[in-house]
Amino acid sequence: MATTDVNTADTARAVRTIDGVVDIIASTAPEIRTGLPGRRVTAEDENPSGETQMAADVFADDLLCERIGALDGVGEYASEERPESVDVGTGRLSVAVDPLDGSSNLKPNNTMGTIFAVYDGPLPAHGRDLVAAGYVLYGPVMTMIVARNGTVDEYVLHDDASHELVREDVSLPDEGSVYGFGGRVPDWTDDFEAFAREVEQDASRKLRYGGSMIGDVNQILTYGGIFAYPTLESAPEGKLRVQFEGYPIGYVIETAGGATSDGTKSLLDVDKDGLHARTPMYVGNTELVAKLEAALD
Ligand SMILES: O=P(O)(O)OC[C@H]1O[C@](O)(COP(=O)(O)O)[C@@H](O)[C@@H]1O
Ligand SMILES: [Mg+2]
Ligand SMILES: [Mg+2]
Repeated sequence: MATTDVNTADTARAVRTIDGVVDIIASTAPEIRTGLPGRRVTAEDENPSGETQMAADVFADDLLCERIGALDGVGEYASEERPESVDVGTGRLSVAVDPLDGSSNLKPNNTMGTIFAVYDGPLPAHGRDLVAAGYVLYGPVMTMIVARNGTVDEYVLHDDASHELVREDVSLPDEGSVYGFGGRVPDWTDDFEAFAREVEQDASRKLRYGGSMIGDVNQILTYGGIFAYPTLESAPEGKLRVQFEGYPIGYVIETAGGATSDGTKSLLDVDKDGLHARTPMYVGNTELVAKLEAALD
């Protein structure tokens, strides 16, 4: 279980700020989506991870920085798209955002998301400092998952910027039926490949992989199973980033009763080695993540 929740964030101001962040994410998502059609092109710069930015990444980041930065109670804002965090106020909470997760899916018009993490403390923060986290999924329907106060809720987002609670206390189904593993197969380690082959052999499971972590993780939250973006031979830390992807998804999945790992321990216990540090990610049903850890041991 994630150990920190709003009850330990200790002030009414913090609770209001967390609610404010959730409201901003919900009300900005329709605008981000509306702004996508003209922004399926690359921007001029690379992001701090050395990846080509899409115009949409920059657009979504600017909108979120301006709005979240104006919220009372937020001290720092950071995103995957800017090298340093920005001091935006005097509050003790920090907000870290992956403005568009899976933006390489823009060209083929596949699914994408927006991830947010609210930490009680300065950035880079630790996974155990999280007080809320969640994501928007831009699918056929816009949905938002929010983990706070020890529970996970699902909302449908409407174009008029309102949001509607559609599922309370979301938890991973016991019998996981899907799996999705990222990275090039020849770049997987032998131990991970052996684990993947074992998962594939189970007739009750099928492959679901779209290449956007949020889309792939939301399938795990819906159907149960396991998602991995593993250690690669060419990249021992994998691809995904701790502050913007690993910690918040770890918080959501563990709050929903699942398990997460970097290969040896919970994603929430990974060291916070710099703002843009990466981590291998394995998330899903407890039994499958335990098998994975045993396989990599
Ligand atoms: O196609 P690749 O290079 O394996 O990467 C896929 C992974 O990269 C990501 O797109 C990285 O996130 P960003 O799009 O936010 O950079 C994940 O959503 C996805 O799991
Ligand atoms: Mg991402
Ligand atoms: Mg991104």
